[in-house]
Amino acid sequence: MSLLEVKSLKKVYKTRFGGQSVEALKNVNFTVEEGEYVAIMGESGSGKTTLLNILAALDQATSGTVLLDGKDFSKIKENEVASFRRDNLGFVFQEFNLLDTFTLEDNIYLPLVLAGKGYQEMKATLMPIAVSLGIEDLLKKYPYEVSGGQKQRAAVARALITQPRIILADEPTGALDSKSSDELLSLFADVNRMGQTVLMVTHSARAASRSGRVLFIRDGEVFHQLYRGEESDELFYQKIVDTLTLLARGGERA
Ligand SMILES: Nc1ncnc2c1ncn2[C@@H]1O[C@H](COP(=O)(O)OP(=O)(O)OP(=O)(O)O)[C@@H](O)[C@H]1O
Repeated sequence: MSLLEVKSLKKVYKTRFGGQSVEALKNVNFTVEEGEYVAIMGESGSGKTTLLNILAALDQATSGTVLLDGKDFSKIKENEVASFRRDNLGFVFQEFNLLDTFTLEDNIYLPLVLAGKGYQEMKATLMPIAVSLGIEDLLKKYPYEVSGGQKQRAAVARALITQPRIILADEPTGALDSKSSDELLSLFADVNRMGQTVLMVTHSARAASRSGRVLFIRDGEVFHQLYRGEESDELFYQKIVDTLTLLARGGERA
C-alpha cells in the first residue's frame, strides 16, 4: 500500500452570486511511497495550492479520494480533522508562520502542546531535532531576532516534532535568499535520507532538482512526471527546466 494515494481528484470552486465555476483540479492521480521526496511544479493557476489544501485536509475535494495510510480523508469526522492533521501531517510554509510573541522553542512545541504533551516529553523530543537542524542555541530567541533561514529551520523543527507521516511544504524556499535556500534544501534532503516522506510545491527548478521525483501539473491534471533515478542534481535540474519549457509552450506530453 502506498503512503499517499490520490485518485481521480476533482475540485470545482463555485463562485458566489451564480457566476462561473472554476475547475481547479480536473482529474489528479498519483501515489507517494513511504520515504519518497516528491516535488510538485506547474504554472501559476495550475492547481497546486488547491491540491495542497486538500492534502492538508484544509479543503475538501468535489470528488475523488485521498488516502493516507489507507485512511480516506472524506471519512474523517469534522471534530477529528484537527487531531488527524496534527498527528499525521507536518507543514512548512513560504512565510514560516511562526508566532512573533513566542520564542522559537515555544513555536516548535506548539503542535505538542495542542496534543496535550507534558514539558519534559516535549523537551526530550525537541533536543535531537534542534541539534540536527543546528538551532539548539537559538531556541530562546524570538522570530524577529533571527534570520529568515533560521526561522525556516525552526519551522522545519515544528513540522518534524510530531513525527508526521508526511511533510507538506508550500514554496518553502520562496522567502529565502539563495544561500539559505540551499541550506534548507540540504536539510530536506537530510531528513528525507533519514526516512521522512516529503511533498513540496515549488516554482523553483533548483529546489525541485533536489527531490527524487517531480510531478508537473497542468490544467488541473498531472501532465508529466520525472524520476531522478541515479542522476545528479545538475542533470535532473536540466531535465526539469526542459520539461518546464515544454509546459510553457503548451507542448505535448514528453
Ligand atoms: N477560492 C477560490 N475560489 C474560486 N477560484 C479559485 C479559488 N482558489 C483558486 N481558484 C482558482 O483555481 C485555479 C487554481 O488555483 P491554485 O491557487 O490552486 O493554483 P496554483 O497552481 O497554486 O497557482 P500559484 O502558483 O499562482 O499559487 C485558478 O484558476 C484559481 O483562480
